[in-house]
Amino acid sequence: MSMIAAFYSNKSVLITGATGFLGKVLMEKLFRTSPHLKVIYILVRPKSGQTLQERVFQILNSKLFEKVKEVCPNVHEKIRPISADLNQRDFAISKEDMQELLSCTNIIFHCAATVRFDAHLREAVQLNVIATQQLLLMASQMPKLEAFIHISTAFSNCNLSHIDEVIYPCPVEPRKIIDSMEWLDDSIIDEITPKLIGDRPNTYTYTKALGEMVVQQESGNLNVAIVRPSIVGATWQEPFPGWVDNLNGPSGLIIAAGKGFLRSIKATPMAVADLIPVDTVVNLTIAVGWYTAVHRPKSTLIYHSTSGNLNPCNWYKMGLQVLATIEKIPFESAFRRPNADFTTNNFTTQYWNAVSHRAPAIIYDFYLRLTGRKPRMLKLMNRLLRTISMLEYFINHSWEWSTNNTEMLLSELSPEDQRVFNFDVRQLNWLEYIENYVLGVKKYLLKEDLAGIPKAKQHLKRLRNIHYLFNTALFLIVWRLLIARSQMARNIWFFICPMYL
Ligand SMILES: CCCCCCCCCCCCCCCC(=O)SCCNC(=O)CCNC(=O)[C@H](O)C(C)(C)COP(=O)(O)OP(=O)(O)OC[C@H]1O[C@@H](n2cnc3c(N)ncnc32)[C@H](O)[C@@H]1OP(=O)(O)O
Ligand SMILES: NC(=O)C1=CN([C@@H]2O[C@H](COP(=O)(O)OP(=O)(O)OC[C@H]3O[C@@H](n4cnc5c(N)ncnc54)[C@H](OP(=O)(O)O)[C@@H]3O)[C@@H](O)[C@H]2O)C=CC1
Repeated sequence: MSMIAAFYSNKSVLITGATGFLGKVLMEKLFRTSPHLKVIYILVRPKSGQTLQERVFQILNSKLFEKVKEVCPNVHEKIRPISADLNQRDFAISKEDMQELLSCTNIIFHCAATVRFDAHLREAVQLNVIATQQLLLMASQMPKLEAFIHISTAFSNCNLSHIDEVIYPCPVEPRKIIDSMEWLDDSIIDEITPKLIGDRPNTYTYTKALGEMVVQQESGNLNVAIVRPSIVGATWQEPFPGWVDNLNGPSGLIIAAGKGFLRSIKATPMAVADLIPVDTVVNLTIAVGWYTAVHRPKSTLIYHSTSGNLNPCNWYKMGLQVLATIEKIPFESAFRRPNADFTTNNFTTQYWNAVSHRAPAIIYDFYLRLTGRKPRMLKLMNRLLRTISMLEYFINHSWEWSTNNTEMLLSELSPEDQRVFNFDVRQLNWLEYIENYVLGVKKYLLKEDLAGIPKAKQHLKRLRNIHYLFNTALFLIVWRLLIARSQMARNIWFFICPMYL
């Protein structure tokens, strides 16, 4: 019997960010391994015209939750959505709900965050720092609370190249930042943002670092731990390989490459691609919850959920495998034949952006105009290039994360727990994982049927023929112009031609 699964039986768990990528997988695994869990409270806001109930219904009826229903048929009764907005004072939770949360919660997993790299500092501080502070305050009023697990990111200290499992202080105290957000207007915040974030690339990593400081400074007597995942990717094994449901991190770029939009990207091919499957992060997080509650470590332990130091893979190998898989299992209706390459300096990047990204988009828009349709490709391409520019920092640097606490925890688990809550990334076969990831992107993100593969291959053949035809026509036109205008070109032509006559 799994000790960890048994620990969660009869517990009341509170999850923030349960509607997000990581939160959903966390909820699924908790229910599947501990079907006798008492309740999971999830703090949810109404969104996109959907009520809380509709949002929960949609999650429970998704493919991700199919297996759970077999082991825990009454799962819908065990999820208790609480209407909450983490941007509001007291999270805008009703008095009755708050009372229930305060008196019943045993474990908190704080996953909610804004993960947007371009979030305004005010917005990022609000969610990644102030909401964390408020949740800690709530937690301090929970008599039954056994553990508070905060999800941060391995990139919160990406300004360093070697990162230990410790909290590194930011020059300005989080309290000062929080205070200043109350009276500074947006234009002044915009001005000071670059100075505050310093050598970090964005407000996301900066505010996640501030969030960690808040956890350290304001957790009082709580039993707290921090999990720091690197780039979270599709599931490795559970509940099935390759599940993914958002465009963050590599997923959006896999689509862009597979559909032939992304032809080149500035990357350091040999830099470590520190991806970590979402189910690995979740297994570690659940184990951390158990360990923190049962062993009550004296200080706040930080756990790196990274792959680089134990089982490294680089961007070159990853890119090749993405392309190899796309060739075997192509995506439907590609814009161009998938053939993404890495560039290593700004000049070649700009060149390929003009030649391989913008020029074909402009030509395609011209064709759309000619056929009476609205041009849209250049706009889409510019958006993609903006996204890539935001991700570039992470594919052009390498970091070394120490994983002593994570390895210590693994050694503390029983063999059964090591199996059920496997977070030993050394067992990951990258080529197999990437193949399943690409397949998962096709099935779960693009919702493409595998029966459409022959048609997709046919489409790629047609694109190849158009490509050859276009290149031949372009060559002939250029050559013809050269012959008309240059004596040297004419001489070369007459020199070559007799050989073939
Ligand atoms: C050969 C292959 C090699 C593979 C090579 C992998 C490289 C792998 C890099 C890893 C990168 C590390 C990541 C750090 C790991 C954390 O710790 S952070 C967690 C991850 N967070 C993120 O990835 C957030 C990144 N995204 C953002 O910040 C924002 O989406 C952006 C990039 C600023 C764009 O903002 P925006 O212009 O307001 O656009 P937004 O409304 O978000 O979306 C606009 C459109 O772009 C699309 N889009 C959004 N994100 C993406 C995306 N990532 N890609 C493509 N399209 C996207 C949306 O679907 C949307 O399309 P429509 O629905 O309009 O058709
Ligand atoms: N994805 C990644 O690559 C990595 C993620 N992380 C960390 O993991 C955690 C989870 O990330 P991930 O699941 O990918 O992110 P998602 O963007 O998928 O999920 C974010 C979650 O936070 C919720 N949320 C955001 N704002 C509010 C609000 N005002 N009130 C209530 N809920 C809110 C979202 O709810 P809603 O559905 O309503 O928007 C959603 O459930 C984060 O802390 C992130 O920093 C760390 C490293 C890498």
